[in-house]
Amino acid sequence: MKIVIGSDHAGWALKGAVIAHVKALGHEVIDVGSHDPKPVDFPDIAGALTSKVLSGEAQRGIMVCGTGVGASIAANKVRGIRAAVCHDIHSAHQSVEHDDVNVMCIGAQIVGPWLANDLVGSFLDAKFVDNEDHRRRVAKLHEMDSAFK
Ligand SMILES: O=C(CO)[C@H](O)[C@H](O)[C@H](O)COP(=O)(O)O
Repeated sequence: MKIVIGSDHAGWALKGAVIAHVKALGHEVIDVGSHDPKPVDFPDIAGALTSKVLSGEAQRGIMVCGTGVGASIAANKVRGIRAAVCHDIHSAHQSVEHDDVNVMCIGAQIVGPWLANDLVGSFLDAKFVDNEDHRRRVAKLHEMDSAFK
């Protein structure tokens, strides 16, 4: 897959490790920055990252900020994006299998590079389980995108 990866300054160092791991897993990477540790606002990076997912240029996104929280709030403002903070392995794959999550957010102040890489591996290995319940719930998320935005 092609994976778009971004971070703010708080996630910049961990982003480097995540990019190396994603490439080692055989995926292509689009790096939307930040490209240095200078302060940058996470909504700006989330905007660049989610546009690559929505355009189809990337199949999934991974964003790293301090906690993962700001990144997920910002990404979820974008219609068509289903973002989740995942700091445990079960959420990292179940969020894709059940909720068709297309952007995973990680907090560099919460997890270290080893756990981050395991989370990323679980997220990228996971596939949406296309059954009636999951389809109906994801369809309702799409309806909420239109109803509330
Ligand atoms: O964690 C974050 C948002 O949930 C972001 O990384 C913030 O920018 C984080 O709070 C960093 O804060 P800073 O004081 O600007 O470094």
